[in-house]
Amino acid sequence: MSLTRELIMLILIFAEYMEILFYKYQGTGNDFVMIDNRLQEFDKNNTKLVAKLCDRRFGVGADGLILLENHPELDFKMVYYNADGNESSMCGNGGRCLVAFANFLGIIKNKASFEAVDGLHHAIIENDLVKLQMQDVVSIENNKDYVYLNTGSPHHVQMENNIHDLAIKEVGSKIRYGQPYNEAGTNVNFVKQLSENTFQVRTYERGVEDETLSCGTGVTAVALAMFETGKTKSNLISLETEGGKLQVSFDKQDSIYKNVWLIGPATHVFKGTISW
Ligand SMILES: N[C@@H](CCC[C@H](N)C(=O)O)C(=O)O
Repeated sequence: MSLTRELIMLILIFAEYMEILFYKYQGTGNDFVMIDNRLQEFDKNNTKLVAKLCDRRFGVGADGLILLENHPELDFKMVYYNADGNESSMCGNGGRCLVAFANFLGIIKNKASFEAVDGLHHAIIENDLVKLQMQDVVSIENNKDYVYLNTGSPHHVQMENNIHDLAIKEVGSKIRYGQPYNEAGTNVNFVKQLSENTFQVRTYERGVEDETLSCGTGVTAVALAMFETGKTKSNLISLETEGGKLQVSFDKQDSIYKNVWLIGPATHVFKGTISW
């Protein structure tokens, strides 16, 4: 066997056993595959690989996949993919889980500053909760039957008294693909008011194309929408999702929502390796 053929054989054998070390995290049931990509080893344009890792039967199973990468000035960078394998807009629960992951890796202690697709974020870990500062929200579209706003990701918010029995996947997908959102789509949140400052939320997520147990940018959108439409006077809102409880606090100054914080638990579930 020539040296070149031996080398090719070795590469093929090695390729058979390429392994990815991953960690699984969840924040109120919104679950993520986390990969430490500080050495830039992950194949970032491999949509099929990301989708397979997120597949609940053929892979690890998750609502999304997140890469933790180096940043020249900040603690780290967040790269977020939806379960369909495509890179997407901001993920609030994912951001909170990534802060917990960075703490586990020893990159940060109880404070973090990082870059995500929608810009700079600050975060604090306090009493087992991860508090993530979200972007200011300047524009809220208050329509007759729904509110539309972008909290890092686009969100349609509508009240629904029959929230328990609602077929979220069916009704949500019609709104997500319908007018005025079309192919680019939106996430869809159904909301029921439980008290002055407590709301139940169920979310259909774009890119998962199904209901998820919780959505961080979604509950943030709900909190701001409920204040904007006068359903609450409180600037500290409790959100009850299918996967647990979150809180959102904010200040409204001159019609701009500032100092917006998403607060909740973020938990390490397990770690493992995948061969491909
Ligand atoms: N689960 C997320 C939202 C993730 C992005 C969303 N699926 C989209 O594509 O807009 C969250 O916690 O915010």
